[in-house]
Amino acid sequence: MNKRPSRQLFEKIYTQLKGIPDIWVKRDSNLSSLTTFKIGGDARLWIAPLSVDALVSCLGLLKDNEIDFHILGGGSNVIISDHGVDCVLDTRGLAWIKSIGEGQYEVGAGFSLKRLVALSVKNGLSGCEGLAGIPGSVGGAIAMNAGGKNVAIGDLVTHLLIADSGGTRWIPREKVQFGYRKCVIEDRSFNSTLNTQNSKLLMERSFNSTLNTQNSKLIIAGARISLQKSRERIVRDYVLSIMDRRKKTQPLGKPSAGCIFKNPRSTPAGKLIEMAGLKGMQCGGAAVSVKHANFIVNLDRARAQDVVDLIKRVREKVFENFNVLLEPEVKTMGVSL
Ligand SMILES: NC(=O)C1=CN([C@@H]2O[C@H](COP(=O)(O)OP(=O)(O)OC[C@H]3O[C@@H](n4cnc5c(N)ncnc54)[C@H](OP(=O)(O)O)[C@@H]3O)[C@@H](O)[C@H]2O)C=CC1
Ligand SMILES: C=C(O[C@H]1[C@H](O)[C@@H](CO)O[C@H](OP(=O)(O)OP(=O)(O)OC[C@H]2O[C@@H](n3ccc(=O)[nH]c3=O)[C@H](O)[C@@H]2O)[C@@H]1NC(C)=O)C(=O)O
Repeated sequence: MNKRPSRQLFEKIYTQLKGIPDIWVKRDSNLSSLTTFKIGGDARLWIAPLSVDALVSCLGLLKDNEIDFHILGGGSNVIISDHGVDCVLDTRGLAWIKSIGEGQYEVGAGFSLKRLVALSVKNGLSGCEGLAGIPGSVGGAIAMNAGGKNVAIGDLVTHLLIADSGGTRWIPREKVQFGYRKCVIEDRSFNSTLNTQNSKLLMERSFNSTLNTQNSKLIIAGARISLQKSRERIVRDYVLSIMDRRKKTQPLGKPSAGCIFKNPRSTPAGKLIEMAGLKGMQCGGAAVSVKHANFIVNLDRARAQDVVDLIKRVREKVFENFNVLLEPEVKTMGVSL
């Protein structure tokens, strides 16, 4: 465990960051409103680069000063500690999109999935309808290959724009393996101290997987995606049907982080949790949704600790009942599950 950086060091970095063009930076900035759970304490340093150049400069500065940080996208899949965290790099300023051919777009990590789906409807482009209603950013979605029943965002990606303190580079799709809630990037140019083979960087969004640690943090800065020409009405109808199903089956009106657990191969997590009789179970202000058991909702000013306690209890109960250990899909900052 690293020593917490001193306030003086943070002041120094804050001043230096202020000197980099196209960066927003704040001290002691509350994070709860940046998450769909509406939970979380302050970031001692909140940094939002507005361009890829600014992102790289910022990563260099953080690396030189050995400051560890968390990456925040749309905040839709994260539990942030009630006590806050040291440093958050918010990617939502990287929200550009540009057309690079018919149905082909270059899109920044911070661009929201909602806007991507809206743009595909407007232009009669098919491919991302299944992402309708999924919150979060393109970068966050790619990092965990988010998706629904028939599509995951990895299916649309042709290239990834990767950034670290050394710069950026485009990685072709062939060098990226997407799986269920998983994105594995093969990047020979990245000088990872964590990887013994030095040829493969794992960005598996899996429980306990923290290969993205200090000084070797790899960030998805953007992507090129490919959609197919269709007709506006057809794309719109498909999007509406997906949204409709989501509204019927998911507690969208309440703050949450979507599904808490990945689906085990055997049986969907929601079904297991319901069969264990856990719908409605509460810890403090957090509750297992009665509408969809794989959602935990912030019922009444829940704290991160309430959610963590509830996750632990649900895992224990499901294990006791079915001998299945549920694996969290949700990510954490400053707390452990
Ligand atoms: N199917 C559904 O209905 C739902 C799906 N989700 C999916 O979860 C995804 C989470 O996205 P979002 O809200 O933007 O992410 P978050 O802000 O919730 O970040 C979650 C984690 O994703 C990683 N991450 C985010 N952005 C990047 C990036 N640019 N590069 C590398 N890693 C990144 C970080 O992991 P680390 O700390 O390990 O680096 C971070 O802790 C959403 O896009 C959404 O699709 C969420 C809710 C519901
Ligand atoms: C919400 C998320 O993604 C969702 C995504 O929105 C939907 C729709 O495509 O499909 C997945 O949910 P899911 O597997 O729970 O899908 P659902 O169709 O709602 O449920 C699967 C099965 O479980 C049953 N089910 C679900 C919830 C419940 O309380 N009880 C129950 O019995 C349903 O009846 C169904 O037979 C993704 N979840 C995971 C962990 O893969 C997320 O990642 O955060």
